[in-house]
Amino acid sequence: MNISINELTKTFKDRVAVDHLSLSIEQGEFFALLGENGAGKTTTIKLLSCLMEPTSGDAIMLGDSIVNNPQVVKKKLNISPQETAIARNLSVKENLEFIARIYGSNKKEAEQKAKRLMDKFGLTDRAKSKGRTLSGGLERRLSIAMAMISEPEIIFLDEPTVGLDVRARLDLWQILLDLKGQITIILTTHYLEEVEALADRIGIMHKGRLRALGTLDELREQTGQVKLQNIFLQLTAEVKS
Ligand SMILES: Nc1ncnc2c1ncn2[C@@H]1O[C@H](COP(=O)(O)OP(=O)(O)OP(=O)(O)O)[C@@H](O)[C@H]1O
Repeated sequence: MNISINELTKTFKDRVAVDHLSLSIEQGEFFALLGENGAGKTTTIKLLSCLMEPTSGDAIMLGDSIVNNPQVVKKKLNISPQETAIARNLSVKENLEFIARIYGSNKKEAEQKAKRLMDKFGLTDRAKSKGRTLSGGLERRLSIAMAMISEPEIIFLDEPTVGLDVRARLDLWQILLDLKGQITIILTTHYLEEVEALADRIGIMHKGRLRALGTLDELREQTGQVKLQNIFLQLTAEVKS
């Protein structure tokens, strides 16, 4: 088992952002975490990627605890955050090489890694373009390529296609489909068609808690709904007393 989350909880003062979350994610799985604004998705990603400490509970990531061994866990994963962190005055190639050097590659290795990732992410013909000149779609592709430099076993993608036009979104989906199975991918998104196109399994959060978990077919069966939009609305509806 790849990721085992056990009663993970994060509170900010009296606000519970993640509330006793428990679930497991298998190696190589493409897992989509859904939920309304404020449901706790980004906080969950920050906890699992050791950017934030849980208030209680734990998660075992490839055998190591985020509470006891965060430094070890960090080496196994990477994140492409909502706000991409590309250097605007460096070129595509320089951004990738810079990150590779940070992770300890020598100059030659960094060049090789940058080349390989530019090929994989369709960035080769923009190698010399400065970060600030990239379209939203290319910026996002570069951000994910940068996260792949460290050869993580788990990658977190926090709303990777926000603001992208239809073609840029479809191009990114294709890249993600090509990655599928090679690495564990945890995606948060508000685009349900993205989830239908990409995800093996879906977790739906509501107010910090896990409301539902399963494949699309399992969620269909559970709710009696066909469209993911209707499944989502049903599962995140407030229970009226
Ligand atoms: N640093 C913080 N300090 C205080 N409250 C926070 C902090 N970060 C998140 N929260 C609160 O925790 C809850 C969960 O937020 P989170 O960003 O994890 O939700 P989300 O599901 O990612 O939402 P969105 O879809 O809008 O990105 C929200 O009520 C939010 O206001």
